[in-house]
Amino acid sequence: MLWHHARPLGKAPMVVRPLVQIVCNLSGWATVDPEAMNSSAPAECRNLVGGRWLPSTTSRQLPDPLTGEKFLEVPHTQPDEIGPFVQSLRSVPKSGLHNPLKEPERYLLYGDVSFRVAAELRRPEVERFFMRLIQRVAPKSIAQALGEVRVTRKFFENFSGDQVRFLARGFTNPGDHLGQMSSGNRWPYGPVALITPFNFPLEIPALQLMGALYMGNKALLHVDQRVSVVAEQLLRLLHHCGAPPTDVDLLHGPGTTMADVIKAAEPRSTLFTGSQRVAEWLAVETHGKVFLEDAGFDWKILGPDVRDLDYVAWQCDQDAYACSGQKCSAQSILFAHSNWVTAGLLDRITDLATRRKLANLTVGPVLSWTTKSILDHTKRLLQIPGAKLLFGGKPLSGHSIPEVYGAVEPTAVFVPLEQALLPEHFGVVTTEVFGPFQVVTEWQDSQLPQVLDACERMSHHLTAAVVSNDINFVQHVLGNTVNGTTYVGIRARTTGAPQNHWFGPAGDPRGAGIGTPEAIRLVWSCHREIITDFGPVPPAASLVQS
Ligand SMILES: NC(=O)c1ccc[n+]([C@@H]2O[C@H](COP(=O)([O-])OP(=O)(O)OC[C@H]3O[C@@H](n4cnc5c(N)ncnc54)[C@H](O)[C@@H]3O)[C@@H](O)[C@H]2O)c1
Repeated sequence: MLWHHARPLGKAPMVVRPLVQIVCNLSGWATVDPEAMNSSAPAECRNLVGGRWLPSTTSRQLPDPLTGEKFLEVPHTQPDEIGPFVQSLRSVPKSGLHNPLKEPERYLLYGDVSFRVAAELRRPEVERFFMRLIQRVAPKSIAQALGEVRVTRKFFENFSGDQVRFLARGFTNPGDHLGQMSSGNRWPYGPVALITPFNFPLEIPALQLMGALYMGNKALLHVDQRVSVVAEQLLRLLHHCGAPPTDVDLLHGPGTTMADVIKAAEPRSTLFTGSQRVAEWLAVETHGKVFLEDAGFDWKILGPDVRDLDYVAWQCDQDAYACSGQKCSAQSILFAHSNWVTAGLLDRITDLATRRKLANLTVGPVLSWTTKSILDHTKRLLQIPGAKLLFGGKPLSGHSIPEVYGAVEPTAVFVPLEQALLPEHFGVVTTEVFGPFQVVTEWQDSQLPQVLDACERMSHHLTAAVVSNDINFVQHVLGNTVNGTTYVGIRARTTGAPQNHWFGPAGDPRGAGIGTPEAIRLVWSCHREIITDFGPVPPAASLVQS
């Protein structure tokens, strides 16, 4: 049993119930059982602040996205409880917890912690624990949930040993005279905030949080409360593997409470992953001290050279509908050259998409759009002249997904290119639907400028795919577009945010990245130039006043 004696500062004493640790095969760090969370034994969460796990005065019971049964009890932290979180962030100096000239041993510590976490995540029971926990709160197929755990594990493997210290690698330049030398250093921001959405409850918090810690920051983490139980279990695993408990605070609860902490604590930098609406609000509120990974309206262009039809159709289906389309990298619009349409690509995609089933979670609940809002959007698109429903457009049947969530069949609406480009339609055609939904259009050779015009006019530039092995075509499209993560070649996809390449938007100076050493250095550290000038000094007679 793990007992929580502490209570929030300045609050009346409260009865703190014990959390039962799941000791079985998880070395005693886990406090929830993904298989047993239900209305009679809901999983319970705790905030973490100043190294202590604490409840809040009120909590919220959240429904199982598949059954509607209350299965999770999460602190519903209120604005009058933020004091300890604000104090905790404010106590961190701008020079961070470590930097190249302060406690460099901590780079090594985090290399070691990463090694241990990776080793734990390699154990089948730990891998399954996180896979099932992800599935319970953000239902996705076994392959997708397992993929998330494995990407996370490989990320920890990548930053084991000396790799954390290498992240803080600098450079030197010879100076103008003896004793002078300039050096570029990666410096932390000190107190930072990290806000992540529901769709990748383990991978996004883990990869961004570790980047923050590696570079010497102290982070306040907030994850969408519907899935934040996963991040809490990750933190418990981190502590088990040697991470100092005071390096990260965790705030469960409404996003608005996190907003209050940010206003009061003024973190030196905030990384936000989520909707465009909140991203823009944070940018103003923090006076621009943000890195953003927000909306993804992601395009795929199929070039004129048709080949490997089955593979390309399979990848289109995966990109649009895996994880029920709830990846920021999901294929939002498909520009298919007419050669592909003639070859039967759309029929093959239809065949694949209609095979998706709730039973194996190849399609499932949509957490940020309701059924009605997706079907209304579909209807709105179908009013465009020449538009037609390719497949879907119906609610899922025979399920118990609660009404607060969406449940629709994988859906595709065809919109003629010339209509999509009209100003009165362009906005609705390029609205990101965070669910199993895509727009499909067709283009002829002479219409490539219009396809590129559409890409130019989109507001966000996250992922893109140019499906072609025609190097001249590929170069032309690449040379005239900007998306931050762009896949090219006959195997090009829009989804896939692994640990082995940069993932993030381009074309926006606030754009963040995730996963690689470059992403970590960009988001979680700033440049500090140190010019050493130790002498010897020149003779006094040679000094000229200017
Ligand atoms: N670009 C990327 O890498 C990426 C990755 C995943 C998701 N997304 C985007 O996320 C969106 C889906 O998520 P959503 O709609 O649930 O996002 P959301 O913006 O509603 O929520 C994201 C997070 O912000 C918090 N939040 C809400 N209001 C806040 C406020 N006022 N201040 C501070 N935090 C606040 C939420 O609690 C949650 O943790 C999609 O647009 C998707 O494209 C982007």
